[in-house]
Amino acid sequence: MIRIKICGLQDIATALEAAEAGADAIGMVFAPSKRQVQPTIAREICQALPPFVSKVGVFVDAKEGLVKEIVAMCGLDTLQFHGQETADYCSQFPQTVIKAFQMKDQGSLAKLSGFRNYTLLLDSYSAGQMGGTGHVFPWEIARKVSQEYRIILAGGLSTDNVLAAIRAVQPFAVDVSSGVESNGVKDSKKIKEFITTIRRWEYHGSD
Ligand SMILES: O=C(O)c1ccccc1NCC(=O)[C@H](O)[C@H](O)COP(=O)(O)O
Repeated sequence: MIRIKICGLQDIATALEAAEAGADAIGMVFAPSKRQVQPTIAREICQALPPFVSKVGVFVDAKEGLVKEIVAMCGLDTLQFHGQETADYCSQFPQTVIKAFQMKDQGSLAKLSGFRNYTLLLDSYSAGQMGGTGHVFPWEIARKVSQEYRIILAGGLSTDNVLAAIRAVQPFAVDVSSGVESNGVKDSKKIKEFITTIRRWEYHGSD
């Protein structure tokens, strides 16, 4: 079963709707972004979520003390690092770690080898943007490594292309942000459609 992460949640109601629709993980962005959430709000989201839904904090080159403070405050169980964080940096946290990499071309794969023990999120490269770009990258790059690493496929996914992406890459999980938004705001209907499309295909084998 493909795990599904919905990223960039900023309010309790939409996070609960995503969980109710069957999301396995909810991402909250603590880095500078139009989706950045204040830790006080993230804490309320985490407290409201039902059990067995992962609470993922997204960071970009944050000071370790700040990450630990936010983890303690919100009760995050998973950390997603989107910057130049090293394997040593990642290994100091007892939480589950996802290391994100931006895929520009085949050369981007060279950076992965130091992170064999981690789940890797493969995202699109876009100059000056660390995530949430809404752009797709060439999936054949991800396919090359999805047998060797536990891969979360991200970057420009939506209801329209997610099944093709899953067939092409065979990832452990998929991650979506822009593709379930309307006018830059998370859209519960789109979130539900995204999740239902994947589950229907898994259970009935139809698009
Ligand atoms: O979403 C952001 O604004 C963001 C900003 C800085 C670092 C990471 C960010 N998002 C991380 C995610 O996991 C996104 O879901 C992922 O990049 C895919 O986004 P999209 O292409 O919009 O589906």
